[in-house]
Amino acid sequence: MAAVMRLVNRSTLSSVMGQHYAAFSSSAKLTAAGVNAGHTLPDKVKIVEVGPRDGLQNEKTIVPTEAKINLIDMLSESGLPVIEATSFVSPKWVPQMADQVEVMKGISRKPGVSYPVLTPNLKGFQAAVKAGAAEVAIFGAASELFSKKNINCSVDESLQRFDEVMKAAKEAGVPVRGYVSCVVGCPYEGKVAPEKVAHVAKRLYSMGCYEISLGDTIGVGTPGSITAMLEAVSKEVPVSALAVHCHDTYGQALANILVALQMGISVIDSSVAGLGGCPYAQGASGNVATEDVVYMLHGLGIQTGVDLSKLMDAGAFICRTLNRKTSSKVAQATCKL
Ligand SMILES: CC(C)(COP(=O)([O-])OP(=O)([O-])OC[C@H]1O[C@@H](n2cnc3c(N)ncnc32)[C@H](O)[C@@H]1OP(=O)([O-])[O-])[C@@H](O)C(=O)NCCC(=O)NCCSC(=O)C[C@@](C)(O)CC(=O)[O-]
Repeated sequence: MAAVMRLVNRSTLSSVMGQHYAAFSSSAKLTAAGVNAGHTLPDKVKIVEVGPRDGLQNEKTIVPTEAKINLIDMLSESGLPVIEATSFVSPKWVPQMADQVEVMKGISRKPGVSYPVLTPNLKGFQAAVKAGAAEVAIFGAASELFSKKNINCSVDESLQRFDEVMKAAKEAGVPVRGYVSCVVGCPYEGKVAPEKVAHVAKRLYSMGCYEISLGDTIGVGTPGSITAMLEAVSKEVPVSALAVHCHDTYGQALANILVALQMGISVIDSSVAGLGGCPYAQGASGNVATEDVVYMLHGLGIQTGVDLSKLMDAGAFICRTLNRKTSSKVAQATCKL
């Protein structure tokens, strides 16, 4: 497996990322239908904070468990309604998440806050429930090669595995969120057709996922390509059950989120301090920073329930721990570093 992962070396990756620039900057123009989709902006948005999981999973140096717990507790205090805490994946694949049980046991769960975890298969689901997870997420992809590199199976095989997880989750009364990765582009296959995304999203929704998070894993989307993708997906899954998960590699994330809001989506994934990246999508930068999303939403008069100052304290804490500058423009501007 390590050999498969090594297939895409650094130089290939940088050339692939270069091609993305050419391929994706010329994507479809924003259509009038997309901008004026007949929706007004939502009054309220649910932010799904993915920093402790998506943000940290790619860190090379193992982050102390105590720091992860402290980060999650600080995020809970900021008023975020959902904090993705960790993942129950193989420690051989993602060593940074190997302390998932300790993290789940160590956090102070705030009433009203949900702490979902990633579960790629039944083994992960069972371990998650044993560790006290009350909500899980399954994660598929719209691209065959990404699926293979990320979870070592084809898209169809992954859906079979997820079916098993869904059955067990239904029996246990555990709600399941579904992710679709590479909704615009794939680091190995290039552009991804909106219809492929719609197909996987529909399958996850039909299985019983209560929400489908659409991941621009390598952050190549623009308002044009995101609109085209959302138009296709929303024919198969109600907009009220959709979320967007935008990485900010090309600096398009906030614009893409705005387009999603205009199309009626009111669930946004983001990562404190803009941490993150997928270990199987190297070269891609972190998620859009939660601080920047909150700032934009509040500026639009949209409620989030998040205290921006407390959120920035959490961002400053994790940046100090990682000895890293924040990627949040808002934190940089307000010197909460
Ligand atoms: C899915 C597997 C496990 C398949 O990995 P595999 O090697 O095909 O699994 P297997 O069933 O053949 O088992 C091999 C070994 O893994 C163990 N194993 C099997 N399952 C588990 C489990 N759940 N937890 C712990 N251990 C597990 C199993 O017990 C066995 O152990 P061994 O006998 O060798 O000691 C592997 O590929 C994996 O862990 N992948 C990690 C994927 C990952 O975490 N990627 C990052 C998250 S996705 C993402 O970031 C994108 C997202 C969601 O943010 C959205 C976006 O931005 O697009």
